[in-house]
Amino acid sequence: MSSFDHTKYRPFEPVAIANRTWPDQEITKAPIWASVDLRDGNQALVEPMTVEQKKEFFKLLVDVGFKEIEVGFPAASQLDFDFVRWLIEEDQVPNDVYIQVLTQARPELIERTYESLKGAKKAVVHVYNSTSKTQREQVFRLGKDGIKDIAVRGAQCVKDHAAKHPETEWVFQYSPESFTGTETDFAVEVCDAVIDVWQPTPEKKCIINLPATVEVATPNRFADQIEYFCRKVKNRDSIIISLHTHNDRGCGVAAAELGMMAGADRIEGTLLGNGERTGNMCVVTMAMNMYSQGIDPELNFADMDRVISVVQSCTQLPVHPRHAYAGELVFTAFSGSHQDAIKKCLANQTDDKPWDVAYLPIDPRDIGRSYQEVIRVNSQSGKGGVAFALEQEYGLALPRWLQVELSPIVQKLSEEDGGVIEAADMKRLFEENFMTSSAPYALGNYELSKKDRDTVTAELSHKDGVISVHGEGNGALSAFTSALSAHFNVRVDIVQYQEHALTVGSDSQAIAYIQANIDGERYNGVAIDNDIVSASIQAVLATVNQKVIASEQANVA
Ligand SMILES: CC(=O)SCCNC(=O)CCNC(=O)[C@H](O)C(C)(C)COP(=O)(O)OP(=O)(O)OC[C@H]1O[C@@H](n2cnc3c(N)ncnc32)[C@H](O)[C@@H]1OP(=O)(O)O
Ligand SMILES: CC(C)C(=O)C(=O)O
Repeated sequence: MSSFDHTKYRPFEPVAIANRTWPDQEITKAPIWASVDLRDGNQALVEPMTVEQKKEFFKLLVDVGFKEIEVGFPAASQLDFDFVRWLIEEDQVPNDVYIQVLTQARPELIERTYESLKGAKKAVVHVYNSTSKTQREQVFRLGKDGIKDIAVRGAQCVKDHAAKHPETEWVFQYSPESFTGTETDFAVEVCDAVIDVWQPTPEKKCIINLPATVEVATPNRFADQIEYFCRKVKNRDSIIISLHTHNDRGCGVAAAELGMMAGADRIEGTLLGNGERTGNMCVVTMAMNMYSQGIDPELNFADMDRVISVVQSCTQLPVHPRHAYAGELVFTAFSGSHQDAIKKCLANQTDDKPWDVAYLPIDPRDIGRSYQEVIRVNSQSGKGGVAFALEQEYGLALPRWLQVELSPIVQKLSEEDGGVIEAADMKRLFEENFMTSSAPYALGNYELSKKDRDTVTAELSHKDGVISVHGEGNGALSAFTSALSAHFNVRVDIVQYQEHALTVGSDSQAIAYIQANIDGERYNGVAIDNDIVSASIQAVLATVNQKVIASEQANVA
């Protein structure tokens, strides 16, 4: 029995704002970032973090570059209290980092909060109460004045305790919790009242944090609320407007971005988006979005794998393989046309040019990923992907005509196996099909001489013994080709030829790729040798060997 019925819901009532300006704004610099991993992230976990996990997470946040870190709700749990004490007593907080703690606007909780902060060098005391209509009416059962009174008394209490500890550099933060569900004029009224208590100045600002505690509308509506609030709130030059968005509609990052365009200075969020319900907005995504636009995000995600590893081990939550920027598969292309485009663009990309690679919004190497994982080959892949993998892994720069020949062979295997084909398997198929210069005939000693024309005399060993072949031509390859033509009584024409030095493995080796037409059919041969002439003639021999095998099989049939 489903109760699925959209008529029981009401649409969001947007704030009436005239001449909004945020749609024309651009994000041009990083916000003040504040991590709430150790508080909002932590309060949403099945198993909240242990002190040891919080320590490891805190170190990561500092290393990434956060200067404001909400470390817990010390009045709520002994564990959070102890963690704050450890940070202070063990001098774990760098001089330029503010630790932030959250408390309800209740005197006994505020008092306990200050106890936890004794001796801190710098701290943000974050006090909140809900201002939304729903909570006013159903949770607090108070009118607007009663709610404003909780905020004002909380703000006063915060200020009074701070005055007793002038050795700490205090910053006050107030959140009208459930801001998105609050009439914006009322949110302004409550925040103005708090500002009246704190009396911030441009030199000593306070933080007003506007949370989308629950995301209830499209991000443009949130941006309207922020622009409206910024226009109306008093002493705008003395407050830092902070945003704290959640992801209930899947738009936490978008809301924060549009909110910044609408005037916000500071952004709260978590690494990889852990948090209540569908999570807080993901700082990694928002920072990397800036990075991909050429803006310094002032957070460093060069070691993304460490971020993932610490977040996963502390939260016990997996990171989705398609998570923006961080997921295991986000830089991987399986489909043929994407692989082809990526391979071509990467070949053009140099360090002195702006990044311009199809399907890759950022260079995976920037966050510690390699190009190896960019292209993975399965049954959806094409020749570009196979060629890319062989070049990346083994330095084999297959000519296009050979890519065309190898691709269906790999495709067949991936269809049979049903999954990803590793580079080692592609190399095996490549060797089995084209590097066929050792059987049934293998090159032994050979002698080249040049008079009017080039001549070659070569020994070919076979399971039944050694034979000698002799030929002439314009160049060693042509002479060897005519020697084989004469001996095997076939017509051999070289259709394609390419060679290059091998850059992976031994740097003194060369590889030759040959396509030959033998009695009207095309064969592809490849050989590697220290000497390029030797590699070339072995590549021709590889094609003739394939023809010999094909003829023997035809005779048997
Ligand atoms: C959106 C957010 O994420 S806000 C942060 C939420 N995080 C947490 O709550 C995690 C930590 N909290 C806790 O462990 C507990 O809530 C504690 C220990 C802080 C307090 O516990 P309790 O004293 O049992 O109170 P409880 O949290 O149930 O709060 C309910 C009471 O506080 C009042 N209250 C709730 N929030 C606030 C607030 N921000 N300011 C003032 N009063 C508040 C409620 O109206 C209610 O009052 P009532 O008892 O008179 O009906
Ligand atoms: C305390 C506030 C900022 C909060 O966590 C929320 O509203 O989500």
